[in-house]
Amino acid sequence: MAPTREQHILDQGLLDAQLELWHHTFSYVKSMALKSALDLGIADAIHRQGGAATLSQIAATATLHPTKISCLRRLMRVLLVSGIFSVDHPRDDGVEGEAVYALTPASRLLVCSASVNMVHITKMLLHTNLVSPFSDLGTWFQHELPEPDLFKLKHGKTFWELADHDPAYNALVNDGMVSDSSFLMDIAIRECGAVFQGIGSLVDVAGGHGGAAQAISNAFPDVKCSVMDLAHVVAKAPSGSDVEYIAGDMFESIPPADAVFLKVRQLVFTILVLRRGATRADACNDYSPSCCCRFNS
Ligand SMILES: C[S@@+](CC[C@H](N)C(=O)[O-])C[C@H]1O[C@@H](n2cnc3c(N)ncnc32)[C@H](O)[C@@H]1O
Repeated sequence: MAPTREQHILDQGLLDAQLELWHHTFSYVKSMALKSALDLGIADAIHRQGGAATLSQIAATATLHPTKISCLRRLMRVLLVSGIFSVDHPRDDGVEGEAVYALTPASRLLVCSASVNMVHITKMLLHTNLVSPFSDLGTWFQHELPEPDLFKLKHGKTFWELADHDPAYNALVNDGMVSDSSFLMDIAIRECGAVFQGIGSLVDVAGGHGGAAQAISNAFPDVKCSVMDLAHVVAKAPSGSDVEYIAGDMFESIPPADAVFLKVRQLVFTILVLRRGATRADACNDYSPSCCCRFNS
């Protein structure tokens, strides 16, 4: 028996609702497809072919098992929908040719050899250690604030404690932060470099391995730049540059300098340069936020 018009509208609504739910249920597939593109070096493989490559060229360079080529086509389909890669089917004598995949502005940032790239920070953000805590988000809401944070609930340690205990993870985090800071600071200095003029010394608080401080020091050699961070981070900091590294806890004290630099990166990238007043060098309230840059990113 054919459904009534009212029942048909209700059924269509149910199917639309299920589709909506499935979109959200499987949205992690996009992130995981991006992670596997990074793990396999697909952007590098396309780049090595001059910026456009067929599936078999990608498979050969990305050291895929030959039995997985048809699966690679499906992975590429997800990455095309996400805008990570694009595809063309060049015609030969009116016949549609083999698919040729190309880099997009987003995947150009995944090429390891590119001078501007976001390889390390993307690897860090998609690492299991960061992704897996979100499966316990519901449980976390049932705990009283402030402890444990979501990361500690999963791993038994805070983000920074885990980095302190796991050298490989420490390296992943520090390299990731340098990659993010180098990328953003080039833009920040071009767009609002004036905030650094006239400063004699600057301390980047929680500055990691100095991605930002090094960029400021390169652009403004007269500014004496230092980085303050936790001891396990400073222990592995690069040497042989103008940037000085100081181990400490920012909640206890901050080394004196003309300006304190803070980089905050959430939906909006903000750098805050707090200039010191004329009185006590060690007092936080002697610093005022005289300069601040914000970018949508
Ligand atoms: C998200 S990373 C940012 C690193 C750097 N500012 C950047 O943007 O590239 C946060 C940094 O804060 C450091 N950190 C965390 N707690 C700290 C504390 N109590 N005192 C000093 N540094 C701390 C971490 O070790 C890490 O290097």
